[in-house]
Amino acid sequence: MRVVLKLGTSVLTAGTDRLHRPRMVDLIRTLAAAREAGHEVVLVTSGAVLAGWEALGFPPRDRTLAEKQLLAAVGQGRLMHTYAQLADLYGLPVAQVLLTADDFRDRTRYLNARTTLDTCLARGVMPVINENDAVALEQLKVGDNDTLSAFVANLVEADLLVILTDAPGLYTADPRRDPTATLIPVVERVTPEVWARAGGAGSHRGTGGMHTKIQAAEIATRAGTPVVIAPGDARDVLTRLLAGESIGTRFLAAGSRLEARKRWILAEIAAGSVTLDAGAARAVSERGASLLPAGITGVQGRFGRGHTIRILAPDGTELARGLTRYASADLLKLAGQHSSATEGLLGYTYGPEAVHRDDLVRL
Ligand SMILES: Nc1ncnc2c1ncn2[C@@H]1O[C@H](COP(=O)(O)OP(=O)(O)O)[C@@H](O)[C@H]1O
Ligand SMILES: N[C@@H](CCC(=O)OP(=O)(O)O)C(=O)O
Repeated sequence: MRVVLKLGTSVLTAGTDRLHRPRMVDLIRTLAAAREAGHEVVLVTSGAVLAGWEALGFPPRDRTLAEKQLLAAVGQGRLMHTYAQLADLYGLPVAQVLLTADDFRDRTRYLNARTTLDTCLARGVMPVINENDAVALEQLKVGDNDTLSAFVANLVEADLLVILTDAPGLYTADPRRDPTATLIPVVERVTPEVWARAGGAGSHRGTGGMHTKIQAAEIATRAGTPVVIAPGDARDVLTRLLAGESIGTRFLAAGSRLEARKRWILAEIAAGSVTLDAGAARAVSERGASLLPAGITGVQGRFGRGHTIRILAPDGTELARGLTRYASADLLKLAGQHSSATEGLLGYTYGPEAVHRDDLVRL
């Protein structure tokens, strides 16, 4: 399984004012065990602002933007250093990746970030992601790491998103305020009633409380990734969840990831088109096969890698839509050529397909 794990400030501090090393060791042990069991883990971590506050000797809390950016800039390096040191104990290499909203909006940056994360995972390196708080513009930020973790889950097409926090899961009401509140073990769909369960802003160190966690659950489950909100202090929580144990609150995925992605492809505006020869047109329309450059006879319009394009029969009828793995300028060079020639012609390759079958919707 490919899993995204989000650790809130409340988890990393274990209720104190500092990064809580023993708690972090426990968490990294469960991460290392998950990897040993063959899972791929991407970590989304909060805690930079807190770590900066700790490093500067707990200056009076000042909520101005400049102060938060200062604390994040001081703290991010320390946070990462702590992760690297502790992960070393388990022989687990880590890589820092700082993202912000533009990395998800801009298609080229999106694909680049995805390539980086895929490469890390392929090489057994665990990406440790946070928002780039020190430089990201406040208005253009994702703003909270729950939402960031849902965006990351979509980016890497995770099989599961786990959000660990200081509550045992989603309760019928904020358990801090209502002692009669009870745990909701399964949420089938994020409805207005579910939203109504979320109390206020959460713990004094955390950013969004339950509200942003429900928002994250909605984003990820819509794209086909189930989400679990679970307590960060439960022993071996990740390995137990991955073994199928039910802990905390599970939000079920709305349909499969593939269906969600195909819906999304159809909703995009096509940036251009390619025309196929008769053989490729048959393979695509009858078998839903991947489109190889060899079957392309013409490229219309200008588009980038990852854009939605229309796939046309020799007579111009539209057969399918799909996400292209190559920009139009590249496809002009590759059209009619065998896939083995790609690297020679371009100097790089994103794989043998122009449009992979998973990225293709037949009309
Ligand atoms: N319905 C609810 N169920 C559980 N927790 C809730 C609920 N509504 C509000 N909360 C609060 O949300 C807090 C977790 O959010 P937050 O403090 O932002 O943590 P984190 O740092 O992990 O993101 C809990 O401590 C809890 O008080
Ligand atoms: N990016 C910020 C954390 C933002 C955030 O969402 O915090 P939290 O609610 O503790 O997950 C930081 O590293 O301090």
